Amino acid sequence: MTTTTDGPAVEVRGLQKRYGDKRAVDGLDLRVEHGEIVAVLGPNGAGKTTTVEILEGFRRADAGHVRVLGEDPASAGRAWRSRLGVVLQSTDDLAEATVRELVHHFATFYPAPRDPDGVIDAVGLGAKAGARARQLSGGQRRRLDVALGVVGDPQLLFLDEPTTGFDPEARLEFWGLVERLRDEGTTILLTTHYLDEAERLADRVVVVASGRVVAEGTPAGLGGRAARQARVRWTADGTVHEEVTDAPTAVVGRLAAQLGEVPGLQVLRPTLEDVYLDLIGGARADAAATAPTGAPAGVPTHLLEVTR
Ligand SMILES: Nc1ncnc2c1ncn2[C@@H]1O[C@H](COP(=O)(O)OP(=O)(O)OP(=O)(O)O)[C@@H](O)[C@H]1O
Repeated sequence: MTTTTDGPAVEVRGLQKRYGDKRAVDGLDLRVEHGEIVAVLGPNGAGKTTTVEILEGFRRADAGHVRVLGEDPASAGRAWRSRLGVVLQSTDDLAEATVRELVHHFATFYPAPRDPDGVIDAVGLGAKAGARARQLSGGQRRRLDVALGVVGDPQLLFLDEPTTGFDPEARLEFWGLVERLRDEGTTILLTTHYLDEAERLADRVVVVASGRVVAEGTPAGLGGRAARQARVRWTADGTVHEEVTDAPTAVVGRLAAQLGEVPGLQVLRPTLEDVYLDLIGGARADAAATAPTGAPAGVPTHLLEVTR
């Protein structure tokens, strides 16, 4: 069995995929190091699923260099596949089987699986182990999908919008599970529309629009987020005041010296969502070759509108 760990877990350069006239993926570059969690963000139709399906070996690229765990997914064999975990939403055919039966059955496909009962507990389905798949709620069903994706103890796990349909408590539990997998050395490529999920889990986020990467970085540093100006807001004489500043601590210190306890004090920094929407808006504007918005550099336009 090939167990190449030299080089990155995922290496993609110049990936292209068309559907008829539609360029779904248009020169995409991506690199995921071993042990990282990378979140791929992007609007509907950006090309995320197409890219992930090529990496999983389910779709053929038209052009570009693709290596996943050291091999080309288009020609890699069963040994390679057994090192991947793919969370599919395809247990419909198996709806009559119980959770326990399914997870134990999937474990037999892999050379060195995790303990199936331990996996069932880890995804929070211990109390439902005897239930049939068709009897599970949407969120419980998704946990079962995740259990089936991780029972093979994969080196690289693909999670495509894993917490869609989860209630808030289930999401928190699931995030804990993903963090434990990372701590155990699993490399994870995650696609999500939840920016709080990316912020909590990802070492790096990659923003895709119109089939190519428009930005990447740590959640804290994406799009120059860490360096963007803060807004200090407070209330005085019944009016909300606001100051945009590079040095919010100094502003707060000045206000405290003037006012003592500062009424309604808030220090607002751009959220990951602010930066993301800004990047996506920028990418759309570039694509449409429209005029710039006229916003000051580094300040998301919708934030200006809200706080004006
Ligand atoms: N099998 C297909 N045949 C034709 N066009 C397709 C096919 N699959 C995807 N597309 C098109 O390719 C583009 C990229 O789709 P893709 O599913 O990769 O995007 P996505 O980023 O995963 O979107 P979402 O966030 O909605 O899941 C879209 O315009 C989509 O309509």
